[in-house]
Amino acid sequence: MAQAPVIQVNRLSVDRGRRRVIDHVTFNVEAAAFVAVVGPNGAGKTTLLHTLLGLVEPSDGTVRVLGHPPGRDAPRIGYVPQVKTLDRTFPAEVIDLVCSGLTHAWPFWRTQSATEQARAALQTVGAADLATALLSDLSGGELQRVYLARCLVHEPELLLLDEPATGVDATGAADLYELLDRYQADHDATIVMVTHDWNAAYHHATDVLLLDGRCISYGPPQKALGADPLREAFGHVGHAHAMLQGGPPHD
Ligand SMILES: Nc1ncnc2c1ncn2[C@@H]1O[C@H](COP(=O)(O)OP(=O)(O)OP(=O)(O)O)[C@@H](O)[C@H]1O
Repeated sequence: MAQAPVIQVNRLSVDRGRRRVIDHVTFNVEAAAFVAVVGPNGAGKTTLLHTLLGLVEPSDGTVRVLGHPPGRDAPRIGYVPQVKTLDRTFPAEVIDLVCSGLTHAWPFWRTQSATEQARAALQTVGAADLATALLSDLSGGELQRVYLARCLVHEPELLLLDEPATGVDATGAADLYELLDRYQADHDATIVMVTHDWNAAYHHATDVLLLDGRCISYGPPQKALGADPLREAFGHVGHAHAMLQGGPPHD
């Protein structure tokens, strides 16, 4: 029997304040897909992730995540928030933040086994040396890695990532996408990643959702990031599109 889609979004609309920021969006994410969500600023990408997490209520339409309404299956889902919006003045160590991915609460004490798992996750993301650093002392890119470790520590089957490479240097970003590819292959995981990096979307995703309030395109990167849909979402795209496709400008 065919496996049910991991995410089912049907005619989803979301209003924020008096604005409709997501407008009748429909798509399914199949098991083991790697979906990149791309679109201009304010396109509703973060709002979409928040809706999948159950943090924002749909105004219309239906959403199912792992077969349930959003917000029911936290232990099976790993989430990396947009770190640029986070307050990191909280006086805590990196290892505590990573352990909170296991307990889904702030760990006032850590078991030996949780500490070992957290150290292993930090090692996986190339941040083993940060275990006892204070969150307030981290750079944006370091904090991003730590949040990825927190997301991976409980080995989720669905990863929801909001711009996970923001602030990470070029080599670090390449490592991060390789790491995601490897995690997905090893765990049969499904990944939904919001990104402004068209090249990462083009080369690592199985499908791209191009969003601008409504769904402009959805499908394999070569199609969803074609010149026409990109122009519709972003306006003039000549040089950027040439860079993406490795060919001459299509304008
Ligand atoms: N809590 C909120 N209350 C009211 N409006 C909001 C709220 N959060 C987001 N919005 C509005 O919803 C729209 C979509 O925002 P969202 O953060 O989802 O876009 P985005 O595509 O992730 O943008 P970016 O690429 O800039 O991160 C924006 O116009 C934003 O101002």
